Amino acid sequence: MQYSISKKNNIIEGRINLPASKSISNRVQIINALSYSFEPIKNLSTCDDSKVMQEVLFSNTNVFDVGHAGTSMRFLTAYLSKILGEWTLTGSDRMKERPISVLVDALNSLGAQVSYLEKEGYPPLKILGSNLTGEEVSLKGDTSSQYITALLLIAPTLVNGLKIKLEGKIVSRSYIEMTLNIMKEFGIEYEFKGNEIFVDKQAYKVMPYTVEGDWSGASYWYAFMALAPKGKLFLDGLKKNSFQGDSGLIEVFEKLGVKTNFSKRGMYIEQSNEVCKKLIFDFIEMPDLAQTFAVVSALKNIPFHFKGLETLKIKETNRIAALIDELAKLGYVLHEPKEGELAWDGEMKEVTEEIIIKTYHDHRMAMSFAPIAMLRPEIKIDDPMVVNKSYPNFWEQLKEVGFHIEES
Ligand SMILES: O=C(O)C1=C[C@@H](OP(=O)(O)O)[C@@H](O)[C@H](O)C1
Ligand SMILES: C=C(OP(=O)(O)O)C(=O)O
Repeated sequence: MQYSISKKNNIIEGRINLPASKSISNRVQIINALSYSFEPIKNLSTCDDSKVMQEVLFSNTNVFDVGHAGTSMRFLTAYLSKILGEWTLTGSDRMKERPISVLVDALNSLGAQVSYLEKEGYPPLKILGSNLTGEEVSLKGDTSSQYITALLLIAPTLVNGLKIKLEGKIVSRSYIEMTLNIMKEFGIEYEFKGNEIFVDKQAYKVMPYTVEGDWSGASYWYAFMALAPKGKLFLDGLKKNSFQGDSGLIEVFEKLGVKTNFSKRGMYIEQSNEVCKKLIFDFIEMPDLAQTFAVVSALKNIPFHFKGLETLKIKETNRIAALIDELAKLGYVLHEPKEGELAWDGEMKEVTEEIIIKTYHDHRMAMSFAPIAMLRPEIKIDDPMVVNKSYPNFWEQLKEVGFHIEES
């Protein structure tokens, strides 16, 4: 299935209620499971990645398939390794290409029994849940912060607590801070000094929790606004002082002509006249936004040089390759100046064929390319339902603010 998206007057106006953050939803679900809490999680995300977490945690079987959900795979590996039983944890074909050895090695060094069922270093995993007695672990921080979050979440429940030593460069650090902030809300004390995190054995507070709206999902509405001739859009559900590193998009979108306002009636975005000549930015703290900014910058004819993209090749798809290939279909010639970088210097090539954007089972490919409808409504987006991974009602909300979606 493919979607063509268009809007008669191209003016973006209305109110959007952002979905709940899947990152927060999945952390809180693990915390509740670790503390045997049945207190409600209000505004829990209904996306695939959060639903699959819920299914595993409330399942009667011992074989679990988490599909494309990276956080579920990583957080559950740590969780299940301390729950007595024999577990099999698998995922989609792509999940079997996403590395997990840094986490598995760390857990095994603490006394866990996690082994590989197919390729060494990758899911599927066999996990023999046991009592983890180790109290100190060292791991590399340069591949995925999700391994560190997975260890942090179980840390207060281990017999001796846990000291985590991070080696080398730390990627996606904002997500480690999100984890620690949420743990703090649940009453956990910790110390993060230099490259070491100390968590003593403690009990999570049993309490109801409300999940905040998703800043990563908000980025697509900012993108529509950046490409629209005129508009004013209220965004509901987002917190100004959020734990989500992606809330940093406010400053970056200011460089692309979108202003954020916090008023009594809520938060809203609108155009400003200030647009930078070239966007140079390091995405190491906000990896999920690289696609949004690449598409918007290119379509606004703003050359860019992005850094800090080292983790993009092991996400839902190789996002560097996907951006180069799909923006090439629109004529933009992107290049990789170095590993972990992506740039567009303004070079264009001629394009004649009909344009169908491939999404590679990656929700963010579909959502980051959707705003091109403001300028190129003839372009089609393939396999649009991939958005369910994090933002199930994305297309419905587009319709609510006046977009027409044609299916083919
Ligand atoms: O902890 C989290 O919730 C996430 C961490 C990031 O992954 P990496 O740490 O692998 O970069 C991010 O890309 C992902 O969407 C969600
Ligand atoms: C990378 C992502 O998700 P995950 O790693 O949790 O699959 C994402 O949502 O962009």
